[in-house]
Amino acid sequence: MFDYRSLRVALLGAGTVGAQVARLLLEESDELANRIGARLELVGIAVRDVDAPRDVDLPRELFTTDAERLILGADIVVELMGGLEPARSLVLQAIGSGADVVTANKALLATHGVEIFDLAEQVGAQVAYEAAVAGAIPIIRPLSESLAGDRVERIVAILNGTTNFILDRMDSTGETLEESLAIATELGYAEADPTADIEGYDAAQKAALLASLAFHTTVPLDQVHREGITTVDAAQVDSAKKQGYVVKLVAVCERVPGEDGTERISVRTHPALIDGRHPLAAVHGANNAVFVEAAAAGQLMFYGAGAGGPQTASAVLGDLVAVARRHVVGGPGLVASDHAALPIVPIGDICTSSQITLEVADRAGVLAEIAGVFAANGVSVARLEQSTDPNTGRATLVIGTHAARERALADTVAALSQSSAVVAVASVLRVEGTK
Ligand SMILES: NC(=O)C1=CN([C@@H]2O[C@H](COP(=O)(O)OP(=O)(O)OC[C@H]3O[C@@H](n4cnc5c(N)ncnc54)[C@H](O)[C@@H]3O)[C@@H](O)[C@H]2O)C=CC1
Ligand SMILES: N[C@@H](CC=O)C(=O)O
Ligand code: NA
Repeated sequence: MFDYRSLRVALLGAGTVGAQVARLLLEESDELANRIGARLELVGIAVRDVDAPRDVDLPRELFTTDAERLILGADIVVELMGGLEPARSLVLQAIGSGADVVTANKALLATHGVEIFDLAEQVGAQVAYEAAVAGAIPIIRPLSESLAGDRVERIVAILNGTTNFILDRMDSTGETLEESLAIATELGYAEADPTADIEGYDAAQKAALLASLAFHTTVPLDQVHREGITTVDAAQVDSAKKQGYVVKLVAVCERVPGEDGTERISVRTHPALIDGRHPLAAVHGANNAVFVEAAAAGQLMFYGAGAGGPQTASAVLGDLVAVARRHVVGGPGLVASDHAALPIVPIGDICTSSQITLEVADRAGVLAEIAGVFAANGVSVARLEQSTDPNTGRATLVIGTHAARERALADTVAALSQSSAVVAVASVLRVEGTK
């Protein structure tokens, strides 16, 4: 074996992902050294509890609870603790002391990315985060390097494995959200606080990171419109299926030119109906997919495991090898490209198509009343289907709209819920992926 120089790697966290990264670093040590031209020496692993049970058998002497001390003298710090603090302070400390950083922490980067990337640029350090978006799927590097010469128009993506797993199981097994979330947590897909998954925070953080890269614009997290899946119930999933749709939690990042032609973008995450024939409809379990439309490249789809320990560790190792190679061959790291600084359009101002399901009274004049509400708000109806339950006599109307401004749609739904013709607004879901 060639006598390579060593690069000191400090690992912060040995949970679902960290333990797999440690395992691969130890098991693949020789092969990685050959690929890099330097040996990655795992100098320690910071954890909360040194004696906590772990899925992977790792040498006990590597563990410490003193993360700050572990970082001192490291060439590369791999942050897999999650959360904002102490992750932020430790990452800043690592960069400040001359180390490069690899992280899977989208919450950290979407919240404190500007501070972290600015410091890295000042000191010439690298921050790599392929694992932070869509787990094992290569998407950060494709957007920042492979598509750097193209113009990304739109991204529609499934970015959260846990919610995709849950919606899929609600569809295929009829399980409740709570039942399938418990399984996703057991399998290591969910965040430490799964509210981040089911309320859409995790997908919103990832959408902010993708949109920043795609549109060369810093996207603050508080400007990403976010809705989770807690409002989605089995009836909606079932009814979507009958109409040839699937319900998915999607992230949409798109250019929405202003009326005067100004460049603007929209970044949002919410449940949506996806046409059963769209490639995103076939994304099952904890898989993710990123559907990119670029001016020259056309349509591209990146697909694979969006969560899971070994899968996410693959992306972390890829970053580690890339970062370590620069120690060997030199050269600058990637610099954030945010020169476009495009304005982000508030959700009320964008146009979307929706499907509205209403429980209505089965009497004369109902259709006219409902059509009147749509017309009064300037929302154009594209499709309307009525069915009547012979047992209850209650009629259901499923109304598909043409693209309409979100604000007008919200006013329409509010007026419908006040209308005497409407017994209940059963569901309002945007239709995405069809443009
Ligand atoms: N689990 C997954 O499938 C994926 C996770 N990620 C991200 O990877 C990161 C790690 O996720 P998991 O491995 O699932 O988390 P986890 O909760 O399983 O593991 C966290 C580890 O960090 C340690 N830790 C946490 N806070 C600490 C502190 N204050 N001091 C010392 N040690 C501390 C814990 O002891 C544990 O070893 C997160 O940022 C997560 O969002 C990204 C993609 C997929
Ligand atoms: N909790 C996340 C893990 C990966 O980022 C998910 O479910 O996608
Ligand atoms: Na990725």
